Amino acid sequence: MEKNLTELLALLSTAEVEGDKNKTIKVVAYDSREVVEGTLFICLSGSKVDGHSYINQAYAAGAVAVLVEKPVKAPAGLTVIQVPSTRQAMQAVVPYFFDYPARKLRMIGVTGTNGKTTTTYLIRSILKQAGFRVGISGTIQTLIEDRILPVKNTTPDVVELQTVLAEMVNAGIDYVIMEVSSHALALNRVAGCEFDVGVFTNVTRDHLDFHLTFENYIDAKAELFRLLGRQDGHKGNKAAVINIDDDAGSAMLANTNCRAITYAINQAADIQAQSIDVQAAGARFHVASWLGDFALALKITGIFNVYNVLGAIGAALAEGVDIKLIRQSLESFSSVPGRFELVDEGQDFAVIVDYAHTPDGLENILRTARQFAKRRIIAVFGCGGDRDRTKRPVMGKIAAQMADVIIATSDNPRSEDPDFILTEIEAGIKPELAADKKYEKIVDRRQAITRALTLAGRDDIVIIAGKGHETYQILKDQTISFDDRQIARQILRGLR
Ligand SMILES: CC(=O)N[C@H]1[C@@H](OP(=O)(O)OP(=O)(O)OC[C@H]2O[C@@H](n3ccc(=O)[nH]c3=O)[C@H](O)[C@@H]2O)O[C@H](CO)[C@@H](O)[C@@H]1O[C@H](C)C(=O)N[C@@H](C)C(=O)N[C@H](CCC(=O)O)C(=O)O
Ligand SMILES: Nc1ncnc2c1ncn2[C@@H]1O[C@H](COP(=O)(O)OP(=O)(O)OP(=O)(O)O)[C@@H](O)[C@H]1O
Ligand SMILES: N[C@H](CCC[C@H](N)C(=O)O)C(=O)O
Ligand SMILES: [Mg+2]
Repeated sequence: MEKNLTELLALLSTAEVEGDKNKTIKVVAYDSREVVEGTLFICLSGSKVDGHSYINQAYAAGAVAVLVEKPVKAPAGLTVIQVPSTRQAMQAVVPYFFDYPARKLRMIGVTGTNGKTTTTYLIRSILKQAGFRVGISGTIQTLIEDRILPVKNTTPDVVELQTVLAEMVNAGIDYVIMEVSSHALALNRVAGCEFDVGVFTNVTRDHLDFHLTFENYIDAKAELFRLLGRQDGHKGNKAAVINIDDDAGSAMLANTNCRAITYAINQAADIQAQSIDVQAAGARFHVASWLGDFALALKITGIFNVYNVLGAIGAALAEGVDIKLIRQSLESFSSVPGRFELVDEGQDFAVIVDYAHTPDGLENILRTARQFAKRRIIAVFGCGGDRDRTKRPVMGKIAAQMADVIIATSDNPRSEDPDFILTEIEAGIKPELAADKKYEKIVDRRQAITRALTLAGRDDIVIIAGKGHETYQILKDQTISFDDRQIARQILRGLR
């Protein structure tokens, strides 16, 4: 992929340029560490550091032009392009640089506080069953069919995202199913994505450190539906698939001006689940849709997964997939890594690793476990550092109300003091703790898991929440290898 700088400048009507405009741009990058010969280096005024202070490094590494949003001193020979907002300019330039890959793909975006990853994997399995070549972009990894690429964020920023979409086009992918986080919508990392289908799962408390108010958070999610309704003239047949049981569903509908497909359990909708029976081995229910009714016997469980399945059905029906294929694929779908993942070493109690890291996620997982718990529920969980602090006592309270033994521990403390995070969680636990319940605070996550598995007896359920598929623990000065599933397995073997 190569472009002449003059082509890129034609997209930036307000740019002031100093230096040679006739240059070949081979790469675009906003991180000086990724600059190579022929790069257009984009300076973002970040929340931690200022990209403008890396111009000399970028030049030394081979940058030929630099996009800035304030006056800078640049080495002679470097073309300097000043615009009012580099983030906005990047959103115009980068999709063009990659020849608008999203226009050659069907793009399905899934947004919501919880259920995005699960819903994207469900949709993938249906579209694969229907014979399509499918890519995924999301929290766990990027998938180009079965090829795995690592990811940093749930939704990558414009450069990584357009790079990956261009690769998807090269690989002959038909559908890209993308998790679209609220951060990505607020920062418009999804510029150039030109979604065909948007799915809304739910909104509950999270990320208030970034969005500041719950209203802003909801409005960030609604941006997916505003984007969907924008007539870009490149594609047709757009649809918004919306969970109307969620209070914010109406805000998503109000921002939708393409075809809307609603789904629900508690009320009539275009797709509704009825007669739900939740068992440990899976949920069974009846689906009523405008295209016909059918029964489903899933291998995944919990009411929350019934919602995820309804969202996936909505996206598949919007794309014209046959109901028979939808049924076949959903009934054989067994799991998503780190979501309600069972760790079985032949012990006489259940061990479940789950990615619940929000109050709603934790409540759902504990409620689901309670539906088939024969004895106690032992919950091990924590809250991330450098993330929304307001959820800490709320999650503490939920654990104290819904589990029998609560072990609070670290979950990616990042730059914060892990003990302080636990104190904030504890503030929610203590007032709710009934006399017959046990609570312990163990900073070291391995020790916390060991304690939980040692305490567990026949027919108990141990839930290790918050990290799911993650294979690391982010500490103040280092990131260490850490996989809840592997560690639980090791400890269980040791206990035998
Ligand atoms: C708050 C937030 O979203 N921050 C994102 C933002 O970082 P930032 O603006 O703070 O950037 P910065 O670190 O100050 O750096 C500024 C600029 O200097 C550049 N730089 C920096 C160092 C250097 O040596 N050279 C250099 O050029 C950086 O590349 C950047 O362009 O832009 C970066 C590049 O795109 C992102 O990696 C970063 O995500 C950080 C890592 C993050 O933790 N984000 C989380 C909160 C997030 O986005 N989460 C959502 C939601 C998850 C969910 O679903 O629950 C997600 O989509 O993952
Ligand atoms: N529809 C849902 N409603 C509420 N909770 C859910 C739902 N689906 C899953 N969960 C819970 O939330 C956890 C995370 O699920 P999932 O990874 O699918 O969500 P996500 O939206 O992708 O999360 P993230 O924002 O971290 O990317 C699960 O492990 C489960 O405990
Ligand atoms: N995508 C979410 C994941 C949180 C997972 C939890 N393990 C944590 O690190 O807080 C975030 O970045 O806020
Ligand atoms: Mg996710």
